[in-house]
Amino acid sequence: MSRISQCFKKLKADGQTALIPYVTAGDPEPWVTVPLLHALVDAGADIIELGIPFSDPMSDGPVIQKACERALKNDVSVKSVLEMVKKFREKNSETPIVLMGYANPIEAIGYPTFAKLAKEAGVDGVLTVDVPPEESDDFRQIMDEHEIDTIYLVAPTTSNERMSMIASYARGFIYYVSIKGVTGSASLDVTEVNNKLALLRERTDLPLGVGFGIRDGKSAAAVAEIADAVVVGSTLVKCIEEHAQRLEELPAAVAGLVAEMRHAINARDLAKA
Ligand SMILES: O=P(O)(O)OC[C@@H](O)[C@@H](O)c1c[nH]c2ccccc12
Repeated sequence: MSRISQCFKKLKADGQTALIPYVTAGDPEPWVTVPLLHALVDAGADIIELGIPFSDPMSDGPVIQKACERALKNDVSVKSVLEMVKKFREKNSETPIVLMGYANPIEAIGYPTFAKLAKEAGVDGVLTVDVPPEESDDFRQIMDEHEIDTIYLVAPTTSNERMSMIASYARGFIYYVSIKGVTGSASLDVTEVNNKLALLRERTDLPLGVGFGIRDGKSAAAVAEIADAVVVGSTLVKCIEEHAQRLEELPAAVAGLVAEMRHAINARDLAKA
């Protein structure tokens, strides 16, 4: 069983919802990322979504676009991201890491080489934003061979047929994008999200994560009520941006936000139990 599946299994047994923070690797400085990841785990992150910086991140809003720019200025590449994961694994062999990225830099290395290096580094899952599911056979097969979970996105606009296809391809968990638009957008509508999750649940036993538009304890708790995992990105990346000139304070500041959401989610999980 993959580290991601194990993680969800344990959380389910404990009646807990997963908290998945997103940060862009190498933002604002490459050396900050590994200490930051450890701080996120200490603050209550269950899985980490680590972004591979990309020059044209079309699913991302301005906050994460700027994070990509900061990281790319430091020449952060796929290989340097994998080095960061390897370094993180020296002190943490438990917390699953999902690499989030656009296809281009991964294709440039080649899927088989990427999969091999990613597995060696200790990566557990990969989410490629712009590989359409119907064109992902090669990618998925290679990742399967290396026991890396392929995470797929489902959006409000995804048809029922496509949802069924994605459900059959997905590994680890399915990521439901709560709103149309880019990362860091307005708040989500919990009822609407819940309706879509119900349709997905008819098609899969995999855990369902929800991201886009979760920004504080309150919204995190509301999503914890209906989903198996809560994904938070732009709010944390904004905090990283604000601490770009105060790097010593950065990990604790971002971890503070994660801890606040953790508390809110835990309170909700207890109330649900
Ligand atoms: O930023 P938000 O609104 O909190 O949403 C999470 C999101 O940032 C993260 O999961 C993510 C970052 N880039 C992406 C691109 C596509 C899908 C998801 C993502």
